[in-house]
Parts: sequence; C-alpha cells; structure tokens
Amino acid sequence: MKLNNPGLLCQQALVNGQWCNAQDGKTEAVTNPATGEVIAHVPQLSTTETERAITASQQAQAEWKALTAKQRAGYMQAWATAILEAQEDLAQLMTAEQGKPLAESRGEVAYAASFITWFAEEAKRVDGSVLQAPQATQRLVVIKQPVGVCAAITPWNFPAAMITRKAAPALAAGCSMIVKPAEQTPLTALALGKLAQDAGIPDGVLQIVTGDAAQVGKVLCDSPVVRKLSFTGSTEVGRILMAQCAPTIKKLSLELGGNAPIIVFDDADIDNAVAGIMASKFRNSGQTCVCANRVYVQDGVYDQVMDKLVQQVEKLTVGEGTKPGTTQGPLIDSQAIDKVQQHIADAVSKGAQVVTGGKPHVLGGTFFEPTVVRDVNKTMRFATEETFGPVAPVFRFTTEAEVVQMANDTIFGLAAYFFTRDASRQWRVSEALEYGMVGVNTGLISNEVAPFGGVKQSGLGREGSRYGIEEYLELKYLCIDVSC
Ligand SMILES: NC(=O)C1=CN([C@@H]2O[C@H](COP(=O)(O)OP(=O)(O)OC[C@H]3O[C@@H](n4cnc5c(N)ncnc54)[C@H](O)[C@@H]3O)[C@@H](O)[C@H]2O)C=CC1
Ligand SMILES: O=C(O)[C@H](O)CS(=O)(=O)O
Repeated sequence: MKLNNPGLLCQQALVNGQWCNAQDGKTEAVTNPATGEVIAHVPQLSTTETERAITASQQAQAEWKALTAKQRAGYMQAWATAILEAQEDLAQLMTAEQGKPLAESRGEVAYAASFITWFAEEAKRVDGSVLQAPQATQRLVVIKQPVGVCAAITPWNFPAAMITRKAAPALAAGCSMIVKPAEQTPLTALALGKLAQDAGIPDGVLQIVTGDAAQVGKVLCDSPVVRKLSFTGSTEVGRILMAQCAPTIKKLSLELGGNAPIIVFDDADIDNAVAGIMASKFRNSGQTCVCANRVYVQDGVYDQVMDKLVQQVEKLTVGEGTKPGTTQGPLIDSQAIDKVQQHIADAVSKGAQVVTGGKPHVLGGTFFEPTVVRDVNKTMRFATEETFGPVAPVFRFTTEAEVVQMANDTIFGLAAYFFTRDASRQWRVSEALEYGMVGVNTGLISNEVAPFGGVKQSGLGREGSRYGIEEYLELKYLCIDVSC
C-alpha cells in the first residue's frame, strides 16, 4: 500500500483528540481480503476506555452545539475538502482492507465527501415554526435542537460512506459522534478521523473507537449519555442493538439487510434492463444492501434476458482491486464464500441450473466466479435470504400481479427495481412494491440528496437528503404567555 501521506495509515484509536493504544496493549489485525496479508493492527479498547470516549463526547458536544450552524458548516466543508484531496490515499486504504476495485474505492470516497458537503449546507437550513395559538395571550413556537451525544456502528462494505452518512448529519445538527467501525475495515475510518482533526474539527466531536464489537457496542448502548445510535449492518445485529438500546430509550437509525427484487417486464428496453441488473447485482462484488438479490424476468423475454445477462457477466474481470481492469474484487471473508456456495447448492438441489460461474475462482482465497443461476423458484434460499455475493438468481414470472406478490414476499423492504416502458405500470408497480426505495428503469439509486432507508425488517429512519438531519434533531415546543 503506497500512500502519498503515510500519516493516513493510523493504527491507534482517536479518543478526545488523542491517538491512543489500548491500555492493556491488545490489538486486532487488519487483513487484506485479496491476499490474506496482515496490513495493520488497531487497538482493542476496553469498556473503561470506551466510557472515557463517551465522557469526552459529552464535553465536546456542549461546545460544538454552541457554535452557529455556519461555523459548523465551515469545519465540515474543510473536512470534505481534505477528504477529496486525500482521495487516492483513502482509496488505497479502502481497497487494501475491503478489497473493492480501486475505481469503486475512489468513487466511494467522493460519495462519502458528498454527504459532508450536503449536510454542511443542510445545517444552515434547520428551522422551526411559529404556530397559531388558540389563546390570544400565548405565542407557540417549535424549535429544533441537537439530540446530543451520538454513536454509530458501521459496516465493512462501504468503509467511508457509511461513516460520513451518519457523522455528517450528526455534526451538522450540533451533535457529537463516536464511531465504531467494522473490525474488517477500521483503517478508512481512522483516516477519516485524522482528516477531520486536520480540518480543525474540535477534539472529541468525532471519535473513532476500535475494539471487540459486542463489548464496545454494549457500552455505547448501555450509556444513558448516548442519546442516539445509528447502525448499518445485518438485520440480526440490528435486532440485538435495538434491544440493547431499549433500557435507555435511545433514538435509533437502522439500515439493515435487504432482499432486492429486480423485475424485467416484457415491454422493457432489454439492453437497459440487463445493464441495470449488472450495475445493481455486481457492484462491490454483490456486497451491498441494495444489490439485486432476486432477478424476475417475464416469460416473453426470459431467454433473451438470460442470453444477454450471461454475455455481460462473462465479461467481468475478477482480481485484486489494485490490478488495472479488475471489476470484481474478493468477498470480505470465507464465511461470505460459504454463504454464496450454500445458496447455489441449495438451488441446484431443488432444480435450478448454474449457467455461468458457480464456484470459487481459480485465484483462490475469497475470490468467487460471477455467477448466473436460472430456473430459480421461491422454495430456494435465494428467495428469502440476502446472498451478499456475485450471484444473479433468475426467476420467471407470467403476470404483473404474480411478480409483485413474489417481490413483496419477504421480511425485508429496502430497495426494489423494475424495468418497463409503460408509464401507468411505472406508477402502479412503484406504489405496490413494499420497499423504502424503488428504481424504475435503473439499477443505481444511491446518492446524497435522496432519502436512503427501508421498511419492514430493513430498518428504521432515513439517511441522506433533507430528511437525514431530522434523525439528529429533537423538536422542542415553547408555549409563551405574553400577558404578563
Ligand atoms: N445493510 C448493509 O449495508 C449491510 C448488511 N450486511 C449484512 O450483514 C451480513 C453480515 O455482515 P457483517 O459484516 O457480519 O455485518 P454485521 O451486522 O455483523 O456487522 C456490522 C457492524 O456491526 C458490528 N457488530 C457485529 N455484532 C455486533 C454486536 N453484537 N454489537 C455491536 N456491534 C456489532 C460489526 O463490528 C460491524 O461494525 C451480511 O452478509 C449482509 O447480509 C452487512 C454489511 C452491510
Ligand atoms: O450499505 C450499503 O450497502 C450501502 O448503503 C449501499 S449504497 O448506499 O452505497 O448504495
């Protein structure tokens, strides 16, 4: 890993502006999923050290919220600028610890910075309201105030963007934030913390704590000082965190698992639909919560779509993310490979057929062949479980009503996609799909201006957009008697 600024390779936690090791010296290795090589070690902070970060966060937040929105926005803009200036180094760190192709890492760094720029402006648009008082002697006002000390627990699949999508609205609103990054990808998080520090964001406003997930998470959940938790990751862990936050009634934002259907109707632009499937399914080697997890193709175009899809999948290039031309990096770990293989084996045992790919890549390790499976049906695990890998399971359907029912037959409700040139159908199906986000004639929907989030067991709340900052604000109602 060659960095222009070697100082961005941080192997200590950031607590109250200090870079620190664990008092007991415990560390955890960070490995490159493409090579298995240990590339760094980060501290395993203890319960006491995590509690110290919470205290520092509380002290820092009192001063941070006292700044004007414009002042906070200035610090945030400096942070975003520093991130973009360090784009190549951050991309190198991200590819080294997460595996995604450098082009995707560079794109994610820009995506991450876009949340900071967006919320630096949104900070200045936090307003309240004046109500029509029923009593002539009263004036009723609603103001918005920062929630306070916030915590974020973030996933490995987007090591930068999932941090700034939480930290940016929090800081913009006047909150402080403690981030516990995924153990697989702490280096990007720590580098973001360094850049925030270099940008002048005061000590304690943004802290990056590394350590045992369950232990650090429990401290953050148990503390009554932490008033909000924002989590992106599996629905299973989301349930644990939700339960752990119940005793202190924390505000919660949960971006959890998905099971996205992508539907191709007979009247679709087939080349555009196939391009949409490719963009959604194989982004980050299928390791995003909004990846197409189930491909539904109407009878009349099934064979045509299958042929075109296989052609495109077979053009994908598997390899290390730093290698020019790579479009598919490794999966994050061996458990991910196991899950993909189990899903394929289950489908084949029930009558599905692997058309291309279907097994670990010749490169070995956690590389997997981009795969298309046909004749998939609802009895198979593809239908109900998030595969989180480079596998496109293709279902067939006959009627619109049938495919909407199948698409909605899941506990998840994050993203859905469909392709049709029928305007009435675009409205009808968009409204019928039980998802937080729907892509129509596109497989890529994520950006900083739109509300990202799901319904059902895909989570709570929205991130990004003008709605995202509300998650970090409390409404306060003032009833003022003006008769005296
Ligand atoms: N919605 C999304 O964007 C993501 C969804 N996932 C889903 O989760 C599955 C498992 O992936 P993982 O990386 O294992 O996700 P995970 O949900 O286990 O981990 C996500 C974050 O939660 C932390 N964590 C794990 N257990 C915890 C606990 N008991 N208390 C506090 N924090 C805890 C991890 O350290 C990490 O920072 C994936 O196969 C995928 O289905 C994973 C990553 C992102
Ligand atoms: O966690 C994820 O998968 C991301 O939220 C997906 S996206 O926002 O980068 O599309």
